Parts: sequence; C-alpha cells; structure tokens
Amino acid sequence: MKVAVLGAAGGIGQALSLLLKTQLPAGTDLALYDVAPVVPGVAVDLSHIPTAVKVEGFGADDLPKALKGADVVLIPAGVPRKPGMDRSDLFNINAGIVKNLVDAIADHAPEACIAIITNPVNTTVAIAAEALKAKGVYNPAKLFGVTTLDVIRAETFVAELKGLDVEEIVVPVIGGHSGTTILPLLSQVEGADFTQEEIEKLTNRIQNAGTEVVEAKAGGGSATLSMGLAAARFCLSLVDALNGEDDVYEYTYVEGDGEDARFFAQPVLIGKDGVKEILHYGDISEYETKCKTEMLDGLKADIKLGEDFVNSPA
Ligand SMILES: NC(=O)C1=CN([C@@H]2O[C@H](COP(=O)(O)OP(=O)(O)OC[C@H]3O[C@@H](n4cnc5c(N)ncnc54)[C@H](O)[C@@H]3O)[C@@H](O)[C@H]2O)C=CC1
Ligand SMILES: O=C([O-])CC(=O)C(=O)O
Repeated sequence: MKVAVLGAAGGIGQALSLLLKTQLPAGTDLALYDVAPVVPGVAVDLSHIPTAVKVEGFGADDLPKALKGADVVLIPAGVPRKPGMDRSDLFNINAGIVKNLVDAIADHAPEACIAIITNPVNTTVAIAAEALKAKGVYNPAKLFGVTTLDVIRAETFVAELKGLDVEEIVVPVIGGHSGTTILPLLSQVEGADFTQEEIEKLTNRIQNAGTEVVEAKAGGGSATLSMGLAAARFCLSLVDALNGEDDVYEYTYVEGDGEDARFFAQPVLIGKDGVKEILHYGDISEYETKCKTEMLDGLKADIKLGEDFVNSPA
C-alpha cells in the first residue's frame, strides 16, 4: 500500500504526515510531496520515528515519482484563509493548484483513491472530477471530498454541551463544506435531546467552526491540527477498506445519485474499490429540511464553478 500526501510540508500536511507515519499499517509507503523546499527535511525528520512505515520526500520536480504506484492520494496543497475571507475567496489560487495536481494523478496514478482537502472543497472536488473526466479516467467511486472535520467538531461540541462521553457520540453531518452547506443532523443524535434554541446555536457553531479557528489564529492560517487528525482518520478508514476490511463507513462529499446536488456529503460504505455504497441520510427534521432547501442553490453554484473552471475556462 502506498499513500501520497500532496502539500505535505504545510500546516495540515505535516500534522497529517506525522499521524500517518505513526498509525498506518506496517509496510505502508508514505510519499510526501510539496513545492516548498523544506519537504525533504520533513520526510527525514519523520523517518527517525520508529515505525514500519517508510517515508520519502519529493520536491517540486518529482511529482511523478511521488505518485507512482500510489493507492491513496491526499491533497491538502493550497492556500488557507485569513480573517475576513470566505472559503470561496481561495478559489482563484487553489483551483489551478488542484487541477494541476489531479492532472498529474490522472497521468501517474489513475487508479488511486483521491481525497481532496484543499478549499473550497465544494468546488475543488468538482474540478477534480472534471479534470479526471477530461483525461478519461474519472471513477466517481474513487474521488472524495474530506468533510470529516465537520463530523469531529459536531461530536466535540455536542459532547461538551451535554456533558456526554465524546467517544460515544455520533453526529451525522451532510451537505458540503462551507457555511450553511454544512448541515449537522442533530435530530439523529442518540442519547441527547436539544431545545430548538440549542439546535440553532449548535448548528451555527458547527457551520462557522472553521472561521472560529481562522479568527483565533489571527492571520496565521486556519485549522491544521484538528484537520490533520480528521484527514488521518479518513485516510486510515480508506486504507482499512482497501485492505479488505468490512463495514468501513465515513461521511464524505461524493458524487451520488444527484438527489440533492451532484456532490453531497452523506454516509458512505467504503470497500476495496472505493465507494461501495452511498447510503441515504435517512429522516431529517423540519428545521433540517428547511436548512437543506435553503442551502442547495448555493452548493450547486459552488459545484458549477468547479465544472466551468475545467470545461469553459475564461
Ligand atoms: N477540508 C477541510 O475540512 C479543510 C481544508 N483546509 C484547506 O486545506 C488547505 C491547506 O491548508 P494549510 O495546510 O493550513 O495551508 P499551508 O499554507 O500551511 O500549507 C499548504 C501547503 O501546500 C503547498 N503547496 C502549494 N502549492 C502546491 C502545489 N502546487 N503542489 C504541492 N504543494 C503545494 C505549500 O507549499 C504548503 O506547504 C487550504 O486550502 C485550507 O483552506 C483547511 C482546513 C480544513
Ligand atoms: O475554515 C477554513 O478556512 C478551513 C476549513 O475548511 C475548516 O476549518 O473547516
């Protein structure tokens, strides 16, 4: 098994690579790629940690080597937000970065599962899909937008509010990954009851949790440590599933039947060939239905922006 991290020298990339070095199954190859010249050093640093995961660093010109034979490619490459910016403000820079990296994946690791972390995820996943399609290698079962951070935040905030064991809490989060497109399904949380006021406050906090971090970091970037953990959890699930483990479920932003939007985060059963089954998110409350109805046009516009970036470049 080989896992490649593109953008491995960044805030997320380094935290993620550390967790993968210590938690991937023995015998896994971990390839770290970045355009930043520090990346070989990050790889050397991690290589001194005593685990049976082999780490190698690849600089700007060595993307084909980093990708060769990869089963999983994680993409946290790109710029993060500063206070006052929306995730959509990152589009101008990150769209091209994701497109170029995905073009290279199509050429050098066309069978790999691809997990996109780079924002705006609602749009960059559509860019990846269309770029892969243009190269004739798009397999919707192998393209994922990583929304795990929304799930772990929702679980943390609910456990805090209700004084419950966070290990026991499950909070489904569907939709997309920005503002109101992030829709926690608090009506489905078992073992906790909420007043309408609590539901509205929690929903709002989960939707704006990224901004909470951006403001607290005061110009120093966005979530990197919690995101590193979230991406590691997603990657480890993917690796378990590719290795044949049954019953691997994650909430992730994938192309499904298009009932709500072309791409939509929902529960997914992952198997040894990627997405095995996309499950319906089940019954939702009247409030959640209203929130979903109100956000769908925005999510669809985000997706169209990505499709047009590849298919009708200005
Ligand atoms: N999906 C999610 O839930 C989350 C997504 N993000 C997004 O993740 C992205 C990365 O965030 P950070 O790690 O904090 O940023 P960072 O600036 O710390 O790191 C980004 C890294 O990408 C590298 N990079 C830039 N262009 C590249 C290219 N063409 N090829 C390879 N590497 C390249 C940079 O050299 C840098 O090392 C941002 O777009 C951010 O908005 C952040 C948090 C959560
Ligand atoms: O808010 C941001 O810009 C980074 C992000 O996606 C998150 O923390 O959820």
